[in-house]
Amino acid sequence: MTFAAGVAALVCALCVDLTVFYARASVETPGVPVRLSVLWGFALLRFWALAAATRLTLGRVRRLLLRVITAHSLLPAVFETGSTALYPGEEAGGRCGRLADARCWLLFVAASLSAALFWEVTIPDSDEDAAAAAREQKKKARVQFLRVVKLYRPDYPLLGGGLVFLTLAVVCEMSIPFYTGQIIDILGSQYQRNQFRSALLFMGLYSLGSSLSLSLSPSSSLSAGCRGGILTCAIGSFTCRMKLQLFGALTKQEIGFFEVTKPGDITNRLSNDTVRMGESVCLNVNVLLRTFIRTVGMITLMMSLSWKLTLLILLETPVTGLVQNIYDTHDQRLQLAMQDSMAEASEAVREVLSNVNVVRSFNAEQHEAGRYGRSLVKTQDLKTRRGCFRAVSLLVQRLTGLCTQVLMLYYGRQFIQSGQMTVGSLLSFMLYQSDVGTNIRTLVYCVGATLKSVGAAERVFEYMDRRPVVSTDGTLRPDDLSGHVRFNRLTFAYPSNPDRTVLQDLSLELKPGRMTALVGPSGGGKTTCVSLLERFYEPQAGEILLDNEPLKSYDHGFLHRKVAMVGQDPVLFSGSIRDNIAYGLTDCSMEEVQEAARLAHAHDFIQQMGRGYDTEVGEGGGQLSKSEKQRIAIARALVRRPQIIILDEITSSLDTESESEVQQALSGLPDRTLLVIAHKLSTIEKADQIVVISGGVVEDRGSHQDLMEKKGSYYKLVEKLFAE
Ligand SMILES: Nc1ncnc2c1ncn2[C@@H]1O[C@H](COP(=O)(O)OP(=O)(O)OP(=O)(O)O)[C@@H](O)[C@H]1O
Repeated sequence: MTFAAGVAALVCALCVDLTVFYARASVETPGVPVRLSVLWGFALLRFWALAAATRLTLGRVRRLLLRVITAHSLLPAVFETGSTALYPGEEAGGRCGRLADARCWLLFVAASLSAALFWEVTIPDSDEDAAAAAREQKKKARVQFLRVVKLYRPDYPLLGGGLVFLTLAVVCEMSIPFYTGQIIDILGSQYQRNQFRSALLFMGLYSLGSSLSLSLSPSSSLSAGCRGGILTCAIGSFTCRMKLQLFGALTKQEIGFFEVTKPGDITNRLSNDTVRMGESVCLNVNVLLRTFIRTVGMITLMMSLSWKLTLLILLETPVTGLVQNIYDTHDQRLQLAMQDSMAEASEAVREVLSNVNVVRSFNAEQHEAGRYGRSLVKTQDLKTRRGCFRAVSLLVQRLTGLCTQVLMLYYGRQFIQSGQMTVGSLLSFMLYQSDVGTNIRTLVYCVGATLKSVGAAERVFEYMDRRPVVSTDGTLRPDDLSGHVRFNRLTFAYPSNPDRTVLQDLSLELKPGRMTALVGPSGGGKTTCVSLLERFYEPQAGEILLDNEPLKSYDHGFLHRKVAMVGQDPVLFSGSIRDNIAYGLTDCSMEEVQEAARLAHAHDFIQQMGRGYDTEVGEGGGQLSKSEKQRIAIARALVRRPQIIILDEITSSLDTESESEVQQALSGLPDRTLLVIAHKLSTIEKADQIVVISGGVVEDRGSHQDLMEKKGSYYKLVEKLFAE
C-alpha cells in the first residue's frame, strides 16, 4: 500500500462515514422500535459503505481494518440500544440526538480504535501460513479428541451414570439461590407461613440433592461425590487399557527407534501422558458439560428475574473471555515448556543413576550436578513466570468482576425503586451473578482446554500408531529349515547416525553344519552383521536370504526361535534361573530346560545352588558371576533348538576350560549353522570358514590354513594376536 493510497482511503472513508453519521441524525423516528430499527439499519449501511470505500481505494481490506470498521459502525447502535433499555422512560431522541454530535463521533472513533489496538496487541494476527497451520492443528486436535472419546467406549455405561448425577447436581444447585430470594421476599413482605415452609422445604431438598451428587468444592468433588467416584473408575480403567496398548506398540518397534528416542521420553509417555490423556479429556468434558448446563440455566433464571440486568452483566463476558483466553494460551505454553524441562531433569537423574560407576570413574559428579541444577533452575524460572502471569490475569479478572458488581448494584437499586424488581429477586440475581462470571470463564477455558488436552493424547497416539521400520508382518514358517544364510550385497548405516555407512556392499554365506568366524579390527562391522541377521535393523540396500527366502518374509516368532544369539554381555531378568532359560517360551518343560543347561555346561553349577533351578538371579542377574550369566544365556539360546546360533564374543568371559566345553557342546549339535565373533585364536582356528571384516567390507575369507598361506589381512591379524 502506498502512502498516497492510504491517504486517499482515509479521506474517502471519513467522507462516507460522516455523511452516513449525519444522514441518520436527520431522519425523524417516532417511537422506540422504529428508532432502534433505523439505528441498526444505518449501522449496517455504515459498515457496508465504509468497507466498500476502503476496498475500492486500497484493493483489499485487512483484518485489523475490518475490525475497526465493524466496531466503529456498530458502537452507536449498541450504545443507544443499551441506553434505551436501561432508561426506558427517557424522551425519544434525547440520547440519540446527542449522538449526532461531532464529540460523540470522535468518542466512537477513539473507542473503536482502542478496542482494535487492544485486540491487535493481545491477539495479533498470524500470517497466512501460521493461520493455516493453526487451523490444521485444531482439526487434528478435534480428530484426536474424538478418538479418545471412542476409546472410552467400554466405559460408556459408567460415564452415562456420571452424567445423570452431574445433571441432577447442577439442577439442584441452581435452584438454591432462587429459593433464597423467595424466602427473603416472604420475610420482607407479609409473612405467609405456608409459602415460607414450602420455599424452605424445596431449598432443603435441592441442597440435599446437590450435595449428594456434587461436593461443594471442585477440588474434593472427585473423591466425595458419586459422580466423582464414577469418573475416577472410568478414568482408571481407560488409563490401564491405554498403558497396555502403548506398551504393546512400543515393544514392537525396531531397535533403531530405541536408539534415537530418549528413554525418558518413552517412559514419560507411558506413565504420565496416558494418565493425563484419560484425565484431561474426561474431566474437561465433564466440567464443560456441567458448566454449560449451569451457565444456560443461570442465565435463563437471571433473565426471568431481570433481563435488563442480565444484559448488563453479560457485557462483562467478552472482556472476561478475552482475558481468560490470553491467560490460557500463555499458561498452556508455559506448562508444556515446564513439562519438557522436568523431563530433561529426570532424564539427567536417570542417566546418572544407571551409570553411576562411569560418572565416578570420570570424576564427573560436579558436571552432572551442574547439568541437573540447570534443568531445575529452568523449571523454577518457568514456574515463577507462570505464577506472575496468573497473578496479573487474576487481578484483571477481579477488577472486571468488581466493576460489574458495582454497576449491578447501582442499576439494581434503581430497578427496585422503579418497582421493576424486588429485594429478594435482586438477592437471587446477585447470588447467580457471582457464579455466572466464574462459569463463563470456565466455559471459555474448557472449550479451549478440551481440545488442547489432547496434546498428551497426540503424544500417546504418535507411538501407538507408529509402524516399525523393521516390519514384523512376515508369515513364513517352514517345517524344515536348513539354516543356509546369504548376506547379499548389504549396505547399512545406523538410524542414529545415518550419514556414516557401516557396511558397504557386504556379501557373506553361512552354511548349515558349518562354523563361520567373523574376525577383524574393532569397529569393523562384525556385530552389525549379527544385528542385521537378528533383524534388529533393516539394511538400506541388499538383503539377507535364509534358505533362499528374504529374512523379512519369515514369521517374527518363528525367526527368533530359529536364530538364537548369545551376546558379549548377556542380560538376565529378575526371576528364577528356570524363568530365564525358558524366557519367552510358554511351552517349555523342566526337562528341556535342564537339557539346554547341560549343553551349556551350566547344569552343575545350577545344581550346587541352594534352590537349584528355582534360585533367583537378582535384578539383571546381579547375583551371578559373568561366566555363570554367560552359560545361562547360552542355555536360553539352546532351549529354543535354534537352527542358527550366533555367539558374539561369548568366550571373553568364560575360562579356558568352560570355553572349550561349550565349544565342544556346540560343535556336537548336528547341522546347525554357527556364526561366531571371536578375538581368541583358539576359537577362530576351529572355524570352517573365517571372514575378515574391516571398515564394513569383507577383506579376506577362507579356512585358517588357506588364509595363513595367503598372508593377507588375516595373517596380519593373527600376528597381532600373537604379539598381544
Ligand atoms: N547402535 C549404533 N549406532 C550407531 N553406530 C553404531 C552402533 N553400533 C555400532 N556402531 C558403529 O558401527 C561401527 C561398527 O560397529 P560394530 O559393533 O559392528 O563393530 P565390531 O566389528 O563388532 O566391533 P567390536 O569388535 O569392537 O565389537 C562402529 O564404528 C560403531 O561405532
